Amino acid sequence: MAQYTRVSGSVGLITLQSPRVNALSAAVRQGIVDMMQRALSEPEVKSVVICGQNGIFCGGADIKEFGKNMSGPPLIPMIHAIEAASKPVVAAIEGIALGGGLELALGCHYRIAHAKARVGLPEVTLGLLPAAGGSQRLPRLIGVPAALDLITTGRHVTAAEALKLGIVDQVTDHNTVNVAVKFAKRVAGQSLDPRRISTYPCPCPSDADALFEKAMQKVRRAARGAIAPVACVQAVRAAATLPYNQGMEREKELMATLFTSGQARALQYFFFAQRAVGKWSMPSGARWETSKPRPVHKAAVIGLGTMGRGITVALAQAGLSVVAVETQEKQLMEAKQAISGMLERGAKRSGVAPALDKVSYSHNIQPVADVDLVIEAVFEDMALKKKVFQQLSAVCKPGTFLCSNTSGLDIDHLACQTRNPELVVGMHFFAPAHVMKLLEVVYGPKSSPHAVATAMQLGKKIGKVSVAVGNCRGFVGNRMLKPYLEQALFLLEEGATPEFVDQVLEEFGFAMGVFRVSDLSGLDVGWRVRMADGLAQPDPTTGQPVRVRQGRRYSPLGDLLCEQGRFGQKTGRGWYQYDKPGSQVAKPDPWLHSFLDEYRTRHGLVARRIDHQEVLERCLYSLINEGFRILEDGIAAGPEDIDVIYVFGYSWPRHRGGPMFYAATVGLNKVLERLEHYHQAHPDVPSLQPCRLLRKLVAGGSPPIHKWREVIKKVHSQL
Ligand SMILES: CC(C)(COP(=O)(O)OP(=O)(O)OC[C@H]1O[C@@H](n2cnc3c(N)ncnc32)[C@H](O)[C@@H]1OP(=O)(O)O)[C@@H](O)C(=O)NCCC(=O)NCCSC(=O)/C=C/CCCCCCCCCCCCC(=O)O
Repeated sequence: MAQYTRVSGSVGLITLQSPRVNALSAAVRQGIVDMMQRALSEPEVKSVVICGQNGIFCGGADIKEFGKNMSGPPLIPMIHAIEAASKPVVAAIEGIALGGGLELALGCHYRIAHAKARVGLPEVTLGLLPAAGGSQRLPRLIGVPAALDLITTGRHVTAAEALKLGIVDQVTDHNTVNVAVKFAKRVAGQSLDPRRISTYPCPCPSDADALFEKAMQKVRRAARGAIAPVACVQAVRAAATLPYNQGMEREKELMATLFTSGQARALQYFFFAQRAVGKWSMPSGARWETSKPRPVHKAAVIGLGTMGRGITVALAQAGLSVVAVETQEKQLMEAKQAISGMLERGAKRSGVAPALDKVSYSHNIQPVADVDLVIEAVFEDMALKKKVFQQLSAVCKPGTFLCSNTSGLDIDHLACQTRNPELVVGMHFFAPAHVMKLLEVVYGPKSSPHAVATAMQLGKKIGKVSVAVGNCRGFVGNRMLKPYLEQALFLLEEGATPEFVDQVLEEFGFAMGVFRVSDLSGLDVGWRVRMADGLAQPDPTTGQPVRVRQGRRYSPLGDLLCEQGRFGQKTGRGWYQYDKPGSQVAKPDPWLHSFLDEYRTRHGLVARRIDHQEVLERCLYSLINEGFRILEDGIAAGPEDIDVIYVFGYSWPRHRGGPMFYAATVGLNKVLERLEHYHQAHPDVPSLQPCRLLRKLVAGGSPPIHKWREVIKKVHSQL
């Protein structure tokens, strides 16, 4: 909807009204068309201001309408009509002008923004391009290099930057609508020809070919197979090389391909998935709307290894006071230096003062007595963590939330060490903790909704995408990773090389294949866990073969590498070789190839040719199958939680929507059929056995992903 009022005698004020972000739904577009006609037909009205209700100009096209039959007036002719209007039209931008919202503003003759407003063309993040003229008008207004940057990254810019770039004409600290109305009165009657951006020539640098070639190379490298950034470059190129009308034709053509693409569907699903995870629920019925977070002003971090340092930085940068505790004096001094360095570098990047004074350091636990929340980040050792939780419970003031950064240990065991187990939750950060967006908030059987709400709220405050998950070994992310890693090792045993497996996964869109990631994070990490679990060595008393543990197939390849001191990048050798310890350039290692040959011979394995399809299916479908088990077990509330965890924590390609969305696109019946096929070939690998929920979904006709929660509910009610 759009409301029309006459203000200040001669200004027609059109207010977009569509909660929450005034998206350009059919009703809003109709409203704009009708109200513009009214403003143009009233002789007393000399100029027009367009604004949005509730301090938000416009969040762009209504994403919910995409993929449905679109009704109502189309956006492009509506914007053209505004630009062609005989009376000046001023956009009063408060809050945001994004996507179609900015394109609407670019169709206006003037743009006035509030100092706190942000503008941008984020269509690329939804698998689209700014196809309401944005790809043609923006380069004409601000030049090709700046437009390429904004359109291919989708980044939002502040009002100050928008003014500098020439996107807006004026920035104000005052009431933007009032300022725009005054401005509109002043410019009434002035010639509008110089204000119609579509008539501008596109300022094109002399080396345009080289510029576009470079831009194309850059987006292809970063896109990992995403098609929208490439189309964005092509559209801007059209603006630079074609007359406006032909450029618009090209924009439409490129958009037609993107609009119906699987990638656009995946990215739009992911947009809503990110919002869905904030609306968390627990199996007890506790929910985000009814669980009040408690304020956290002062926090403590216990243990200042890599994770503890990153967490301290993330908290301090968000303005919290932090007590950073490390009992080893030498470690404490090193950590202090490292944390200060990270804070200084971060502050330099964002142009603010470093939050050094927010952090106080201690080598004992006493100063945490008055904090509101503690995050324990000591070594991944249950006995040690239990001791820390006992101490914290004795020292902290009543009501302090006690959180663990464990990546997979039982939260309930820790909660049991404390006087108030309801105040204990997991806060599983991902390395580097001040950079990575994901936070798994893990509730145990005793965690209170307030504790979950507080951890979720704190996650939001420090800029994380927080997902509430249940308590089980590895939680969601690491639990699903286990079968994926396991399949990768089995593929090596059967004849693949690390390079081939990684190549297939990287072509799929992962930033790094499984073996390159293992080398980066350190092979010894998993080795220690397997040793603690008694898996790294076969049990001599059972007489089981070396490649079997607890009755299941097991690959000791990772353990054998660790026994040789090959821990990955840090030792210069792992699944790959590196020029020197710490180097990041992975090279195939002839030693490893011979080692694999000898290993296969020793175990009577005959290497066979493994193709692309088998690598993808075995690695991904086993991971997806575990995802279905997690849903079945109620550890994640819905597929969106898993997808958000995988995109933000494990570099799953966003344009594929996440593993559960990917399964839906491939077709659940196909995933089931291939798992059955592989399980038949490998009956000693339980992770390939299709789980009950997957079978149930397929039996129910493979409902669309937004209907899975209903099926899951039914499965739970039958238990
Ligand atoms: C920054 C935000 C705007 C706000 O953030 P925040 O304050 O944190 O709030 P949120 O929780 O994110 O959002 C609040 C609620 O609002 C919902 N929301 C937000 N934006 C939209 C939107 N654009 N549409 C619908 N709903 C929206 C959100 O889901 C929340 O809902 P709820 O409370 O959870 O229920 C932030 O929200 C944000 O970043 N939003 C997205 C901004 C964006 O990306 N905008 C661009 C949209 S795409 C666009 O504008 C495209 C324009 C060009 C269209 C051209 C049309 C031509 C069609 C031609 C087709 C040719 C095809 C031919 C094919 C064929 O041949 O058939």
